Parts: sequence; C-alpha cells; structure tokens
Amino acid sequence: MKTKVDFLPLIDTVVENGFAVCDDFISPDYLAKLRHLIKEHYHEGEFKDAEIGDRFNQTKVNSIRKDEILWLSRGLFSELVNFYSEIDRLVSILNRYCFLSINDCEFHFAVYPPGAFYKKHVDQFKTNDARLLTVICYLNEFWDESYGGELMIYPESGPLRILPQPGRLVLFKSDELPHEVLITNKTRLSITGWLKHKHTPL
Ligand SMILES: O=C(O)CCC(=O)C(=O)O
Ligand SMILES: [Fe+2]
Repeated sequence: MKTKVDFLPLIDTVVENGFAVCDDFISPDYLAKLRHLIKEHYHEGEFKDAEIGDRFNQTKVNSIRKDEILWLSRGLFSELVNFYSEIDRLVSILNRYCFLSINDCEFHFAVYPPGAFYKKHVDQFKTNDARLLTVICYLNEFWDESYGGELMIYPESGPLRILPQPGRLVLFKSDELPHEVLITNKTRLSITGWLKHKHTPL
C-alpha cells in the first residue's frame, strides 16, 4: 500500500451517489501478500460457511449466500497492519468531513468458491443500525468478465456491474444500497467489512 489513495473525492462520491469504486487501493506487492494470507488460512480449513442475520440470530441459508468467511480482528495477522491503518485513515476523514461518529469496524475474509453467490440484500440489519458503510476490497490476482462473480449494485440511477478486479475498493452506504454477488465460475477472494457506530452508554 505504497501510494496512498486520496479519500476525499471518494467520500464525495459516496455522499452524492451512495457508492464509490476506487482502483489500486492496494499495491500489487501488498495484494500478493494478502492473497497468500487468505489462501493459506482457507486451505488450512479455518473458514466457515457464511450465515445471514446479526450476531445473535445467525442462520445458514445456502440458497441466499454460499461464500465462506473468516472473521478478522486487529491483532490476528501482522500482515493486516497496513490495511487497518488505511481503514483508520479513512475513518478519521469520514468522521471529520461528514460529521459521522464511526467508532468501530468489523472485517472478514471471504472466499466464493466456483458456483458461489450472494443474493440481493442490504447490509444493515433490521435489528441493529450500527453498520454505516460497507468496505469491500478484492484480493484476486486477475479477473476476466467470463469468470462471472460480479458485484451488482442497484442505486436509484440504475443497476451497475462491478468486476472484482485486483486491489479494487468499493464503498457504499450499508443501509441504503441493495446489492448481490452473481454466481462466480472461479474462486473469488475479498476482504469485506463494515464501519460502524457503536452506541456507548454515557
Ligand atoms: O463481495 C462482494 O462483492 C459483496 C459481498 C457482500 O455483499 C457482503 O458480504 O455483504
Ligand atoms: Fe453485502
């Protein structure tokens, strides 16, 4: 992650359109490191079938999503230090310029094996409005249109198809933007997370 992304224009785009796409968020070298990390832990069998619902009400519904995930935490892998420091930089700019009060985040690695998908949904739970912004970063080495696995987003201006290109970052408002992952023909790798507002008692 050598060249730092200018987050301000991206944030402006999210404010205006509800979503933004940024290429080259992650440099090729760092991307290779993260890809190695996700593959290593996937092959060691540490990933679980993803579920739907919030933490207190999880159900496995593989007609809705078929990805496999590994929840991350800050201290878990030293390779993620640079990633988290860029997320912290994004959060401090968001809080300063958009008067948000993001004070928490959660991320997971996601692997979509061939045949996997995630049906159309919105990321914010009915029972919990903590998730403010969704952040997705694709860790694939290469992606061709013929592989499928596109992220389809459904803003008011009309549907858009986003390919999971290496190092690409997608940001959107978690409570507003319906989206889905179309069936992939190749293994599809990503790190996905949510910037959250955790209510703290006074
Ligand atoms: O990987 C993607 O492109 C989207 C994943 C997603 O929608 C989710 O995990 O909630
Ligand atoms: Fe989602």
